Amino acid sequence: MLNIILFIFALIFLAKYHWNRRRLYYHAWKIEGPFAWPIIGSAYLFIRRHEDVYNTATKLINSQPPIFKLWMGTKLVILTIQPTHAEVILKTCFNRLGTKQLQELIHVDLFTAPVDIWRTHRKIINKSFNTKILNSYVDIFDKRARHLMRQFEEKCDGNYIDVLEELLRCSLDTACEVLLDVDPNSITGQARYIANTNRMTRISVIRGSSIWLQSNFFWRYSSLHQEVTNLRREAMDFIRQIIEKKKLDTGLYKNCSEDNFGKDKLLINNLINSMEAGELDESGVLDEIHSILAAGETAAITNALLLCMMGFHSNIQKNIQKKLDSIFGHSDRIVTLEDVNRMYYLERVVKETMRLFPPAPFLRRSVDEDIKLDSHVLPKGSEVFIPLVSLHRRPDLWNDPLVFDPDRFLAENETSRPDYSYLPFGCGRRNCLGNNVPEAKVKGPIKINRRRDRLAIQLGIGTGIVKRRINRGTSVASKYDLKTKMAAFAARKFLLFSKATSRIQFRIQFSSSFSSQRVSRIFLFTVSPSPSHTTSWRHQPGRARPGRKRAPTPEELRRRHKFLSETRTVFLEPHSRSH
Ligand code: HEM
Repeated sequence: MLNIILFIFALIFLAKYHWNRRRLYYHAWKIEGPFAWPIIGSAYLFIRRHEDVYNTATKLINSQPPIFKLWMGTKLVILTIQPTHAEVILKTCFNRLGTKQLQELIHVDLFTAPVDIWRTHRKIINKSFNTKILNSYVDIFDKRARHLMRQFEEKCDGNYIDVLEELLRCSLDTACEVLLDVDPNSITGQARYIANTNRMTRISVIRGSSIWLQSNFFWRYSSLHQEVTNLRREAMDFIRQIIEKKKLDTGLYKNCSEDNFGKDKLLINNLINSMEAGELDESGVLDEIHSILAAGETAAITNALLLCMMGFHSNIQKNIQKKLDSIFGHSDRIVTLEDVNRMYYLERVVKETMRLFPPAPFLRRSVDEDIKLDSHVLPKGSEVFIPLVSLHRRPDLWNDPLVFDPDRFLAENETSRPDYSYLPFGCGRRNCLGNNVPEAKVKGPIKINRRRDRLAIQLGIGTGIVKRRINRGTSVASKYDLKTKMAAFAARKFLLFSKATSRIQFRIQFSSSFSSQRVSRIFLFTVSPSPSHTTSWRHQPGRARPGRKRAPTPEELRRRHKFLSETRTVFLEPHSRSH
């Protein structure tokens, strides 16, 4: 009898649950999408290694109409790559739900906060990101960029170095100096902070792409959760150290002059003032600083991708050199804001890099009220994703989308494209804070980065030789495409390092004449498979490669051959004009 009663209660509960969601089902029913099973929905499509989830998603997006639905368990997710839809969504939705998982990593900050908290925080922080302030940092960018060059110079010396590591460090040091007003040399622990942040990003990707870890129950009991807690504690200690230093520092406000802007606008002062005024609590301040420092990762990755693109496209590299020479001649003077504003070509190259490889793979919003889109309605309670890689490669919006062509961003070409077809920084009131520069849509982070870009480019181009040692059978470009998925994560994993997993490494090599005069500098800017995968080695398996102490073992050979056989699909390269 009890069983029957329980059964009836369960039925009533289920009926009520589904009745309350009837609008959701009704509108979802009108949107196409892959087959969904009861309870798990279409989640079965993603039961695979987390490394493969993004690839699967990309293939799925390409096989579906521009707007389609996915039932992820009981959650309705709608994906759209229609610019008109993006416009409506970004103008009307301000909540990023689903960021609860991120909150585990960074707690409540601008990125993850629900709308009410976000409004207050953004209002406070916006004050520190106006054009006048950002422009006043150009000399600091110049200084940090020169430092970056020296690091490349010292560390390379005829060998390969991991450029992203240096770029990440440069990004963090620059942010410390311009936003927190601390001399990076006076603090310790940057390398550890970067490593921790990278690991946290990676864990968020693992969690996001693992079905089991979506559940808070499984997550809390996973070893990753414990790891994240420890990483976060260490990251916060690093930031606390900076704040303590600031409080003691008699040279407070040293980077801002009264003439340019108010002292209180400097981010750290702005946050400390807001804390004293009771608008933010201490953990809010720590979280905001952490997220803004961590956001520098996207900038570093963009720079690394830019270098990679220059490695692929020597003609573009030469053009950049020419344009920079027309601004600077042979002078090594400090870069001014006027110089930065004249780097039109470089800006187009950066834009094109972010078109093909947007550092943030998708924009995400939760739908708090029904939204009407053409013939569809996005029902309240659903979540909407705008996958940027797919939007930026839509063949009907971008001719030959896989061709790297900076001239797409010439003014005359831009007018023929619909608005909202290029969104590397998002859009609307919840757009990227680094983009908060009124002059032009994408100038914020680019401006922040430009000096570094230029240096990096100088590094790449010099007057030098660009050499591509790409294994003929293995298209780096194809790997690039296949792996250009979890943007930040993938860029790092694929391009540069992570020795355990990376199959192709992106490295820079300087010739020994590096430190001689600028004109005679020869940089070997090498985009190559990691040395263990080069053709010469592959074809002489019995012999050790030059520089290797021993010949590969049969097991190593087997793995490498497997790797090579997996990486044949050519994607980007055959379309590329500049090859
Ligand atoms: C190339 C560099 C960068 C790219 C491509 C990038 C991209 C993005 C994207 C796509 C978003 C989500 C926007 C949306 O949902 O509409 C975002 C948000 C954000 N970005 Fe960036 N970003 C970059 C650099 C930076 C930098 C340097 C900072 C720090 C100053 C920063 C701080 C933020 C913050 C705080 C948010 C959350 C904004 C909010 O929700 O109010 N970003 N970024």
